[in-house]
Parts: sequence; structure tokens; C-alpha cells
Amino acid sequence: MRIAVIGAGGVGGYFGARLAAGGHDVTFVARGRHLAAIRDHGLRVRSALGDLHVPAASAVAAIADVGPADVVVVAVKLWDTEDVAAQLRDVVHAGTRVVSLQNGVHKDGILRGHLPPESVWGGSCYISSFIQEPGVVVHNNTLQKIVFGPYGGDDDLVAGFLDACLASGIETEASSDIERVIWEKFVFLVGLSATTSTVRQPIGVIRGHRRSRVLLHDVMAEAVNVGRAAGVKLEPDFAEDRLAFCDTLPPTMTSSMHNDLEQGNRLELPWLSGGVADLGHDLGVPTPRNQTVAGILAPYEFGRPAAGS
Ligand SMILES: NC(=O)C1=CN([C@@H]2O[C@H](COP(=O)(O)OP(=O)(O)OC[C@H]3O[C@@H](n4cnc5c(N)ncnc54)[C@H](OP(=O)(O)O)[C@@H]3O)[C@@H](O)[C@H]2O)C=CC1
Ligand SMILES: CC(C)(CO)C(=O)C(=O)O
Repeated sequence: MRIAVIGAGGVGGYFGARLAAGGHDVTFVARGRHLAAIRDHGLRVRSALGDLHVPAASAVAAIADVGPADVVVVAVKLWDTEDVAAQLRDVVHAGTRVVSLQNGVHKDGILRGHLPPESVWGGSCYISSFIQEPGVVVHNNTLQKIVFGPYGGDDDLVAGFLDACLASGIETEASSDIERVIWEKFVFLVGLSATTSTVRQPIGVIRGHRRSRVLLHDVMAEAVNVGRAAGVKLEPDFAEDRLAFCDTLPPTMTSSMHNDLEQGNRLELPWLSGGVADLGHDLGVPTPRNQTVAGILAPYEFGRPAAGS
């Protein structure tokens, strides 16, 4: 299968490298020092499930340099989605499918705004991975899962990508209710990212203290209320379900937003707690806790603020 990966970072680098190791023809679009390092030494992935090395020739600098692809995997940070979506217009043909593994509930609407809607599958992933240094992606533990599926109706092309992922050793599911799947992850991620980032501690600390545990629950409950008001079929008690799920996680687990905060990187805050607050505002659903989280973290949205700025 011919696969193009837009963004060779934690997510795209990891899953793309697994697919390449599985024998698929994978082209990575990368940029900056990461691209330069990949061109010098290839893309190296350090993973608890076995290290991987992708040859330098697999990387290109521009989306326009991607040849015909069966599946395009979008794995850039959320602020780059609009730009990538516009550039993908020339790459997506009748038999091409685009699947975003990004977080949040806004990304597919952006892609569908630029591309034929039927070409965009919904997608979600569970993994903890990051660019350790240019050319090197680290996959922290053994979790690595993709769920994807078409929006409405069947699509004969789903089976090919499902088989490609499974045969490459990626835990993968095809879903006939992908919107709900994406929202279910969103609810959990909003809770995890809001609490780990504001408290600056991993999930074990958050769930272990009565008040921060209540905050975790309430932040997720607001996301559930917003999703239900938007027509997503989330169970009314889904926040309780996710709180129980949080109790099963390793105590050291944290969110990519908390990691980005600690590194002084830009945050996806406007699409996580900020996104819940904005959607809640539009739908008339109160979201006081997510608004508070978005306010506390706002000064860090574009990286660590300079002292006194
Ligand atoms: N990392 C994780 O553990 C998880 C992340 N996610 C989600 O996946 C998405 C991607 O996250 P992650 O992999 O961590 O992000 P990274 O920052 O690690 O990787 C994104 C890469 O894409 C590059 N990029 C952006 N735009 C372009 C472009 N137009 N052309 C070429 N390269 C481009 C970035 O370059 P530059 O640095 O120059 O901007 C960067 O190297 C996010 O939405 C995130 O929330 C989901 C699950 C887990
Ligand atoms: C919760 C996790 C690690 C699961 O993939 C995630 O998506 C994130 O923190 O961005």
C-alpha cells in the first residue's frame, strides 16, 4: 500500500515507521531540522516494541512532492491542520483516503472543508511518543492503537488500510461509529490534559487527591454535556466510565499537553479545554471548569511566557 504521512513527529513518525517496516511504501513529509536529520541518517524510532529505522529517501520536504497515495495520514499539531488540508487538495484523488490521527473533535471538519468529504475517514490514536531530537522519535511504552472509519456508510477501502496496519503490528480497529470514538477519546483527553497540565503532575497524583479527582471528573462531564448537546451519542454517565478508566492507567502517565507545557512548547489548548469552552458557549452548555483551565493555561499557549511579559 502507498501511504503518505504528513508530519513525521511522535505520532506520524511512529506509525509511519511501523507501516514501512511492515513492507508498505511510506513517504514522510517533514520539515526543518527534523527533515535535515532524516535526510542525513534516516528516521530512527526507539520503541519498547522494537526499534525501527526508515531510510532517508522516504522523506520529502513538501506535500506537493508526495506521489500517488492510497492513504494519507495526517499527524501534525492541530494549528497546522488548515494549512495541510489546503495543500492536500492536489494529492487526494478518487481512490485516496485521508485519515487524521490528531487529537480533538475539530480536525476532520477542517479536512472535510478542503477535501471531498467522502475522502476523509475519522481517526484517533492512543500512544505516547515524541521527537526526542531531530531525526529521532521515542515511543514511551507499549501502547500503540489506531481506530478509524468512514463518516457514514461503508467504504470498501477500509479493509486494505486495516489489514496493512494489523499486518504491521499496530493494534487497529475499524469503527462504524467513528464520530463517537473520537469524542470518547476527546472526553478522556480533555480531563487528562486539563488536570495534568494545571497541576503539573501525572495521573497518579491527580486521581489520588479528593479535590483534583473531582476536578478530573467534572472537566470530563462538561465535555460529555457539550458532546451530547452537539448530537453525539455519548452515554450520560460517560465521565464516570472514564474516571474508572483513569484508575487503570499507570500512575506516571501524563498528557502530551503536559509534556509540551514542561518543554515550553506551544499547546493545543484552544482545541482541548478551550475547545470545550467555545463549543459550550455556542451550544449554550455551561463549562466553567474548562473555561477556568483554559484561562489558567492561556499565557502558555504559545510557549513559556517571558518573565514580566
Ligand atoms: N505525541 C503523542 O503522544 C500523541 C499525539 N497525538 C496528537 O497527534 C497530533 C500530532 O502530535 P505529535 O506527533 O506529538 O506532534 P509532533 O510535533 O511530534 O509532530 C508533528 C510534526 O509535523 C511537522 N509538520 C507540521 N506541519 C508540517 C508541514 N506542513 N510539512 C511537514 N511537516 C510538518 C512538525 O514540524 P515543526 O516542529 O516544524 O512544526 C513536527 O515535526 C496532535 O494533534 C497530537 O495531539 C495523539 C495521541 C498521542
Ligand atoms: C492520552 C494520550 C497520551 C493517549 O494517546 C494522548 O493522546 C495525549 O496525551 O495527547
